[in-house]
Formats: sequence, structure tokens, C-alpha cells
Amino acid sequence: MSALATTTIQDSKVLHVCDLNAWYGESHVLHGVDFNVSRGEVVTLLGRNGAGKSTTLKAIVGLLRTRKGSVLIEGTETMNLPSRRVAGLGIGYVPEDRGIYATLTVQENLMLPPQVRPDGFSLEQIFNLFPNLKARLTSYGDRLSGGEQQMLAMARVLRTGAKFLLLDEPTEGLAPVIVEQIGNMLQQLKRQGYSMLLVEQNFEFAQSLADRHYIVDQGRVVDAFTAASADREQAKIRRYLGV
Ligand SMILES: Nc1ncnc2c1ncn2[C@@H]1O[C@H](COP(=O)(O)OP(=O)(O)OP(=O)(O)O)[C@@H](O)[C@H]1O
Repeated sequence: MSALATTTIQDSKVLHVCDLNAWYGESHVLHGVDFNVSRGEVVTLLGRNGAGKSTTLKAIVGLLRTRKGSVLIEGTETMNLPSRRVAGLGIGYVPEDRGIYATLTVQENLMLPPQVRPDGFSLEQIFNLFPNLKARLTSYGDRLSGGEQQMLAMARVLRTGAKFLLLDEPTEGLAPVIVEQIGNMLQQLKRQGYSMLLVEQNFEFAQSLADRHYIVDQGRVVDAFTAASADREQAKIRRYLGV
């Protein structure tokens, strides 16, 4: 067996990405991305449109398979694992489009993905965290507001037992009051020990949650900030984001 297939390292990192390259067809989009997430941490990937943030998430979970480099999840090298095995390591991905099935009800959408760990959220825990979903249980996916779809998408991965969440722009297109609700829910999950990798355009939202931030530009990580240094260097970060 190759060294890659058998690598398992015990440390406090839930994610260790090293020299990640990825392609869409001939188009080389990620050029050696390096970063990590420790257990219980909330880490953001910030950057301008087209910088490569969503592509980084897709390459990590194996939805984009034309890739090279190393992605250790919970110490296990995943580059040669099928997506099903990657999910089994306890990683839950919420894509930018939220992936809600329009012709299935809220309950059917919730129950669709298989449980990957025994200690996923029960329906009761889901309704405690997302009370709106209880009232909408029999509504079809296409009848939900953007905020309800985002909550359903998050609830669905929590039910699977995933403890490490990859969230692609969870606040995109949502009203400020809903953004605040989603921020509160993510804070609760953080207090419960969930690790999160968050792609965000909304720096204020990212700042309210994250322990650390990475700046992605042209398919590379070009800078990194702790929460404290991000407070001091807001002007520099805004320049990176072009805002
Ligand atoms: N399916 C695809 N096929 C070809 N090129 C793509 C595809 N998806 C994204 N790209 C290109 O890859 C590059 C990185 O895109 P990516 O979506 O990762 O950026 P991003 O940082 O997430 O920004 P955004 O917020 O705009 O999605 C961009 O140049 C984009 O045009």
C-alpha cells in the first residue's frame, strides 16, 4: 500500500490541507493551498469573488476530484478515499446553493442523508436549535424562504452526526435579522465543540464567529489572521476583499 493511503496522524487538527491544487477541466484554479483547522475552532476563508474559496471546499470533500496535494481529515489522508468514506470521518458540507430538494418536504430533506456517526442531532434537538423548521415540516423545499433553506441544510448535516462543518457562504442573500439568527445558531454549535470552516464574503459576520481567518487570492492562501490581529488589521483585510 502507498504511504498516502495509510497515513493517519494523531493531533489536534480536524483538517490539514497541504499544497492543494485543483482543476476544472484544463483550468488550473487552486495553486497550492495550505491551511489547517484545529478541533473546536471556527476558521474562515475570506477573499474576493473567484478567489477559489468554494473550489477549496469542493476539493476537500471530493466533489471536485481533479486535484493534487494532501487533505488530512481527523488525521486520515483522504485524497484517495471515496466521498462516502470522507463523510464517515464526520465532515458535513453545506454548499453555497444549500442543496435542498424542491419536490421533497422539509422532513424528507432532513431524513435523506445517511447517518455517518451514532451521535447525530435527534429531531428534538433540531427543533430546539431551528424552531422554524418544526412548523414547516410538511412544506416542500421550494416553498421555503432562503433563511429556512439555509437552516434546513445545516440541520440536515447535524442529523448525520458530522462534527466538523464546512459552510459555504451561509449568509448569502439573507436579510440582516436572519443573518443574526444564523450567527446565534453557529455560536451555539461552537460552544458545543463543533469545528467549522466557513467561506464568507461578509467580514462582520466572519469576525463575530471566527478564531482565525485565511485570505485566499488567485487560488492560494496569501495571509492569515487571528481574531485579535483581524481586529487590528481591518483596513488590510478590507483591501484584500476589495471592500
Ligand atoms: N464549475 C466550474 N467550471 C469552471 N470554472 C469554474 C467553475 N466553478 C468555478 N470556476 C472558476 O474557478 C475560480 C474559483 O472560483 P470559486 O467559486 O472557487 O471562487 P470563490 O472564491 O468561491 O468566489 P465566489 O464567491 O465568486 O464563488 C473562478 O475563476 C471561477 O470562475
